[in-house]
Amino acid sequence: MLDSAANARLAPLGISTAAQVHLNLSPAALVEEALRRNEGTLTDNGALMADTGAFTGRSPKDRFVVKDANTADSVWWGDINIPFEADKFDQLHQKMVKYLEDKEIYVRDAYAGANPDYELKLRVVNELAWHNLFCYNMFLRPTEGADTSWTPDFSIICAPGFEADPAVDGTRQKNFAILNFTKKMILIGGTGYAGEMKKGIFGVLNYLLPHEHNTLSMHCSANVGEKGDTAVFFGLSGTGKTTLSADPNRGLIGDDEHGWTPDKGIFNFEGGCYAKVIDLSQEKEPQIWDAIRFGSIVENTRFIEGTHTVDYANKSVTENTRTAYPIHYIDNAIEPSVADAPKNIFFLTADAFGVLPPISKLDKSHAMYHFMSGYTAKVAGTEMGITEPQTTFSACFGAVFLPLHPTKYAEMLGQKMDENPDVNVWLINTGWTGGSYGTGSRMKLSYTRAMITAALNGELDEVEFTKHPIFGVAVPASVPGVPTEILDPRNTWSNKEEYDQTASSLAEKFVTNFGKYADYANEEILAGAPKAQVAAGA
Ligand SMILES: Nc1ncnc2c1ncn2[C@@H]1O[C@H](COP(=O)(O)OP(=O)(O)O)[C@@H](O)[C@H]1O
Ligand SMILES: C=C(OP(=O)(O)O)C(=O)O
Ligand SMILES: [Mn+2]
Repeated sequence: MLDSAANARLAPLGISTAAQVHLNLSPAALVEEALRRNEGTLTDNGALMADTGAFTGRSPKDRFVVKDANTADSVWWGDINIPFEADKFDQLHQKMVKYLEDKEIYVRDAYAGANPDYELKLRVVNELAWHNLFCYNMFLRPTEGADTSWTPDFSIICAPGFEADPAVDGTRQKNFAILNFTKKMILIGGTGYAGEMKKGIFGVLNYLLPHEHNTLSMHCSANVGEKGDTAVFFGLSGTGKTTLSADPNRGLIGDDEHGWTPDKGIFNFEGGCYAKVIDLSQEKEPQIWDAIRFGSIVENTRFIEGTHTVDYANKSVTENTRTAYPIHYIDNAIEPSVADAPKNIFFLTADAFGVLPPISKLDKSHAMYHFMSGYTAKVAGTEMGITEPQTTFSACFGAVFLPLHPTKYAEMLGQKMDENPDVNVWLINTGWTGGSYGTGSRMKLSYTRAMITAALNGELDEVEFTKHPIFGVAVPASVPGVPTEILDPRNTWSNKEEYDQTASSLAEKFVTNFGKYADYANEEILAGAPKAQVAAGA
């Protein structure tokens, strides 16, 4: 039998029995629980180290959205939002409840959305104590003593040890993450990757905010300068959102998910950061380094042999090693995490072809074109022996998280740009220079930081710009603190012809990809397209 506090929270989720319910435990209590249950180990900096199991990243092919009367016409169905039957959802839900019946469970009241007008009240049910700590860190924490016995706007049940039977449950394989907008519930099973929970709620807000609140949701990080000037950094995974938003000279608003309201500026959805720690160094990323301490989690890392010191260079589990910490573990984080409408918008791309300039300025056409394109390149793990970069076009720099058609978000961004005509839009290549992946090298983080700082401080206002011959974006002639010769990517290639060919072939990929939006594209957006044919025929 559950006590009344637990029962009030769990009965609406169909849960009436559990071995024990741990409700809203403190971080220290959750760390103790995780250690007691052998879910993890303590590192010598005080963080809890845990493994996510077979899944060390999200599994987009196993992410479903329940298709019913509520969503049939509003959600954009296709290879991203994979439809799931409502009956099958209910069946899985019941099975999960049954699975949890004899388990200790960790329940948490939290919320998402740092602007009270857009707050989403959450309830999370976890099989794992460390997952519940992840939710404490990553979602917003109710104020001390607040009554959180609310009816949630959305709930998550996350049971990594529960596996679906694809033959009867309607899943693709044993793991799944399913969003149900009618039941207001997310079910996650068969995977221990904690990011599924935060990205699940991101998916929910990506539906509700544009659809019901005329608010643009964005896969971006954000920070703000002393003068209140906000910057947002859009980018797919690994392009630098988290790293570049942690800037000792600017207040951190958030590292991954934000909303832009019709009148009140931007707000973070989350209460924490989820930073990659592969090859993390104190010298290059001091703020993230210092955030790894008691209360933080490190995922899928290993110790230096014979010590409890994390070996950030160790990729034996995955390249996607992570840390999750509450946002105030970053010194100059701003709470509540809200700020004015952005003055500068950065699109981050990790271009493995070494073609795009490390910094360029976009007019509205180029901005809309690049936003719809969402180009980056994923580089496969070197241990697989793959040397070819994998080109990715992910609309709005986050297509996998968007329940609505990408044009909905793009239209809203276009409207915001019209309403804020002074906003600057920059394209930053945090990827390769001096040749493609394999021949060139990754852009130095210190240079990328210097370029962003210069853009933010207005130091590029008086600089001369030239148009990139193929992409048409405006490339500055100089940037303080950055060697001039790297600003034009062609300079950095020893073989210029090869650069031109690679650039043309990337331009063609852009054009081919944009074919998807033929119905939507208008003259203004197409003016931002690269000159693929011209270059190819030259
Ligand atoms: N020039 C660069 N700009 C940004 N990040 C870089 C750069 N060079 C290397 N990196 C590394 O790339 C990774 C970027 O990851 P992260 O900031 O977590 O991306 P995101 O938050 O967009 O998923 C970090 O591990 C960072 O150290
Ligand atoms: C948590 C994630 O976000 P990002 O890599 O963009 O930080 C993810 O994509 O799993
Ligand atoms: Mn990130």
